[in-house]
Amino acid sequence: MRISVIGCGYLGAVHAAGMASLGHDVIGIDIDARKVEALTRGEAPFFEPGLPELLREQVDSGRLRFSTDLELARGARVHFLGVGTPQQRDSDAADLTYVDAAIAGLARIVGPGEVVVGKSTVPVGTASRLLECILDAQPDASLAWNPEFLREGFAVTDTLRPDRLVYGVRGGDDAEREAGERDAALLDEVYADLLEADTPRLLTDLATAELVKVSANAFLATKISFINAMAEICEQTGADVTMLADAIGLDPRIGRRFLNSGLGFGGGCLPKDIRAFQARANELGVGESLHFLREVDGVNQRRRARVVELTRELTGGHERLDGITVGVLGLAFKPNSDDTRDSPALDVARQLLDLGATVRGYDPEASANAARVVPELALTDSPAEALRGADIAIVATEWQEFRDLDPASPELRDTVASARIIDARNCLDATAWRAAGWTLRALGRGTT
Ligand SMILES: NC(=O)C1=CN([C@@H]2O[C@H](COP(=O)(O)OP(=O)(O)OC[C@H]3O[C@@H](n4cnc5c(N)ncnc54)[C@H](O)[C@@H]3O)[C@@H](O)[C@H]2O)C=CC1
Ligand SMILES: O=C(O)[C@H]1O[C@H](OP(=O)(O)OP(=O)(O)OC[C@H]2O[C@@H](n3ccc(=O)[nH]c3=O)[C@H](O)[C@@H]2O)[C@H](O)[C@@H](O)[C@@H]1O
Repeated sequence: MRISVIGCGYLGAVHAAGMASLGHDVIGIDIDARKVEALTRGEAPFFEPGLPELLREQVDSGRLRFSTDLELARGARVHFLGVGTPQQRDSDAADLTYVDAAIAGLARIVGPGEVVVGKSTVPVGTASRLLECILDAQPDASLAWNPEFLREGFAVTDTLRPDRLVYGVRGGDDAEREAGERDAALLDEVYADLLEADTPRLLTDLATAELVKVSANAFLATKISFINAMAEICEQTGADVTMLADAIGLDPRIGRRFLNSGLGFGGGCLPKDIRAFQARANELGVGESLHFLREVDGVNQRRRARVVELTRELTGGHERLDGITVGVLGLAFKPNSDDTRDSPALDVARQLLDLGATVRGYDPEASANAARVVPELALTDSPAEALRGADIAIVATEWQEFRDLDPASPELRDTVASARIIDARNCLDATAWRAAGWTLRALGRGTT
């Protein structure tokens, strides 16, 4: 089937390559010429395990092309929409400028029988508004919402082996229901291989599909902030939040996944999605239902502040950090990604710089993005270099490379000014580090 994917960022580029690997003839459209050039060469414009191989294979097969020219999407039976929906600059609400511009473009080219399928994360009610725009331009076209649940770092697997497929389709009177059924049947053709592999498929109305996405992210964010709130209590009582998570996680109703306490959540999705969800609930007059998400956000922000406070505490307890050198290990918002959007690690680095510290950072993949966001950061090429002369080290993103560090190696132990480390992701073997002579503090694990 001919498919277009509008917006080829973290979501769209992987989706386009994934759809080509299912045998479809795919054109990916993006307004960013540099991204399109890289993708056309079969190169991933960002770090995502498995994507370069998939892209090259699919571009070479001739089934996958990229362009900045939306005209090339003309005639595709399905137009996936994957443009960004960032937080607005001056409010918590989602910025729908890119979505609206993409829909205006699609309205010009969409033909009869073609379906626009939204994948971007949008406030509930957006899809039905966009459906009107498409129908005004082409009454025989349609629109469905098929939210995306992929995780960065696992995006290829999540695209080709998703937990579930959710189709939000038109409903209401008979004609609308028939249109919705036709759209669902078309999506079944797109995803035939995944359905054959028994991927659960849920058919909903448009609003429910939009809400499934934002409520899933709100739940995940809440789970993380719950365990981080427990970490705050553990810090005051000498209890150990990791053991606590292991113990409560064995209850299958709770589950251990997403109970890793530490520096909290960041990235291009969870933080902005919970804020946009609250903003939308306020608009709908049901703001109180989501007031708890303010607390979820608050706990999350406090974890970052706590790491800054601990840094001050361990380096002499002064208000400012002038003359102090901090080595920050990890700058991406999570491991296996180069994404620094709302990265807790970078936020901590920025706060330390604001207090006068010299900050030396290292990340296996995110240095280029980090340099764009926080140019004052001194970037290094290895953990040992980041720690050279440091008064304190902070593990801010739990890359495997940091878990594997040998705390006794002279390269680390003998080049720091002071052997102090904050494990802000609870990922190090505290016993081994302490045995090697380090003062180690881990978030939520008492003060030992
Ligand atoms: N990154 C992720 O893991 C996931 C993201 N999402 C959602 O997917 C959407 C996209 O997110 P990302 O891919 O992370 O954002 P991104 O910023 O990486 O990619 C968006 C892309 O859209 C392009 N674009 C903007 N306007 C355009 C237009 N009119 N025509 C063509 N291209 C245009 C931009 O140049 C950019 O390359 C957001 O709504 C996000 O919440 C959903 C699930 C997972
Ligand atoms: O809507 C989206 O874009 C995506 O957002 C998240 O995916 P992602 O942002 O890629 O990363 P996660 O693995 O969810 O991690 C998010 C943040 O939470 C933090 N986290 C995660 C898990 C945990 O136990 N503790 C914790 O602090 C991570 O370090 C990271 O900063 C969701 O997991 C995806 O299902 C969703 O599709």
